[in-house]
Amino acid sequence: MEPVIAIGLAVVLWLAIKVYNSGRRAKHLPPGPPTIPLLGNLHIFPTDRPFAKFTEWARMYGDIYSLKMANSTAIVLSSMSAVKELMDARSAETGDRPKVYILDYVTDGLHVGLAPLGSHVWKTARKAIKPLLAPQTLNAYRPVAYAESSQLMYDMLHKPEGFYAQTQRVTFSFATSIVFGCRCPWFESHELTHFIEVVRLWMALTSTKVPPLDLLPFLKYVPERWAPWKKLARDTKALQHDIYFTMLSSAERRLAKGEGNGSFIEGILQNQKTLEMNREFVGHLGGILLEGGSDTTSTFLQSFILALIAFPDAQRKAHEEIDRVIGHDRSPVFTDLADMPYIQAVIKEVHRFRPVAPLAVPHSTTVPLEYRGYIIPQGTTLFLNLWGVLHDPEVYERPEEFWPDRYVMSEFGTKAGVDSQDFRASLPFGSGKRLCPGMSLATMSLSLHVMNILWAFRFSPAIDPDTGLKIPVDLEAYFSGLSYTPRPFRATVTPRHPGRAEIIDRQFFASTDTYRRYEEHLSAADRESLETMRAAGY
Ligand code: HEM
Repeated sequence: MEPVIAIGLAVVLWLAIKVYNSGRRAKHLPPGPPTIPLLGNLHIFPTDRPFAKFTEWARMYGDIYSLKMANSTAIVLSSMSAVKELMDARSAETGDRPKVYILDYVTDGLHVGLAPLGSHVWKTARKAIKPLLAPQTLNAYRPVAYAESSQLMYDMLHKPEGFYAQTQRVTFSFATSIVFGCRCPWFESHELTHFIEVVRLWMALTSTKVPPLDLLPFLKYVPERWAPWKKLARDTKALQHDIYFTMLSSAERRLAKGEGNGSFIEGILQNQKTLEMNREFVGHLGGILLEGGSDTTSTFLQSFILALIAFPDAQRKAHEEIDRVIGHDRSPVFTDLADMPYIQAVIKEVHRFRPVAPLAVPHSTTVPLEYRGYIIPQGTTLFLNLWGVLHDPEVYERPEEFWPDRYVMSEFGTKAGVDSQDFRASLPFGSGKRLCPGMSLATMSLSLHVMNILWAFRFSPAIDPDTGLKIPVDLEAYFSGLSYTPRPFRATVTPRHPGRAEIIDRQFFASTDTYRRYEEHLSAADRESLETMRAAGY
């Protein structure tokens, strides 16, 4: 036989085997939903609230099951023992990320959260972020959290109808202050409105608006007129660049003038050579910390308020505790949390009831793995089904109910008789080497906001102006992407005590010096109007 024909036949045979195997679940994989040729389970892969379907499948196929996505494989883990054994203990083998071409394009491959485990980008960024976790750094950021939380209470007191946007402002402003040294006094500021647009665009980029480029790479070469996602990606990149690099320039300007305000990025700029980071990398790192730190924490606060409205008994108990420990004469401070077990339980219960990232962020395997007799191939996507773990009726009493008492009765909120030795409080922040580096920072600022909000306000359903009837909140009205965020909702926000309102006003004005420290980047006109507003109150 001619060599050319032999090679041709071999190629055809190879292709035939590949097509035949595509979508088939190999024998050594964990079980899972029935597959169809070529696609495997791709046709039934849930795009809306995927965690709900993943949890339903976990009840059918067990705490470890597999999904076939054409040629590739995904594994879903839905128990603490599987998470501990595979994702925590064997993190060097399970801590990689699946490649997402479109997101790498948008971030120029400089995103620590997407970078391969052990890569230069990942190692350098994690090393640079490390000081953000140190207790002394957290202490240095406490005055900023205190001042921003004071504005949150002030805004809610004077414009209660804007509470949803105020949670976005406070978390964004805290993040921009400590990361770039630039705060955001208004929701309407172009930085915040652009950032909200970036979050929306990111959701679109990870939705079905973008074809599966990683499964079908030839689609990357489709001309732009037939591929609107290319413009979407370019717009996202430009908008992100505009926000992050404008703030970076202002940090550089402050440093050059010798007027640094102690922001995280200033520290990086001063150590840029040692850290081997170019300007592009520094700007992206700052941006990633805003992305990781602000939408997640505002999502948490919105779910918290939603739960208070839907479960008034929990709100009443939290109010009772805060009144007993704090009273009318002062607002809460960071150290008060240690004396309030019920409020601590409320925080844990929000993380359980509505985890910010119900599937965490997908991992992938660096090598083939053997686990419980299965063989998991290299490059398999691993989903940590947080929702499934935290809503398991075998583990939690009435898991669909917001019931903080469960965490007062047992450390991990589990039912009597459940062996909780594999549980850990950090679960909502992911696992292993990829565990969220912002966990302590987020916990610090969120605890203060939660205490302040409970101390100052009561939340109840909004009243329909036409009928005078209460509008019940919808606990399922969420945006579903990587994070699970309540859609804007209405509520009645009532100050709890006139004396507390006075303290809120005083505390807001007393924080003016802290605010000014982070307002250098504002235009002279903006600074002037802020001063006028502060003088008059707003
Ligand atoms: C309620 C607040 C937060 C929650 C629930 C949360 C949750 C998570 C989760 C689930 C992951 C993925 C972990 C994994 O892959 O196993 C993650 C990663 C990450 N988070 Fe957070 N996060 C929060 C706040 C923050 C804050 C405040 C920052 C920074 C200021 C931050 C920065 C990051 C970064 C950079 C990563 C990527 C880490 C890596 O891939 O190595 N997060 N977070």
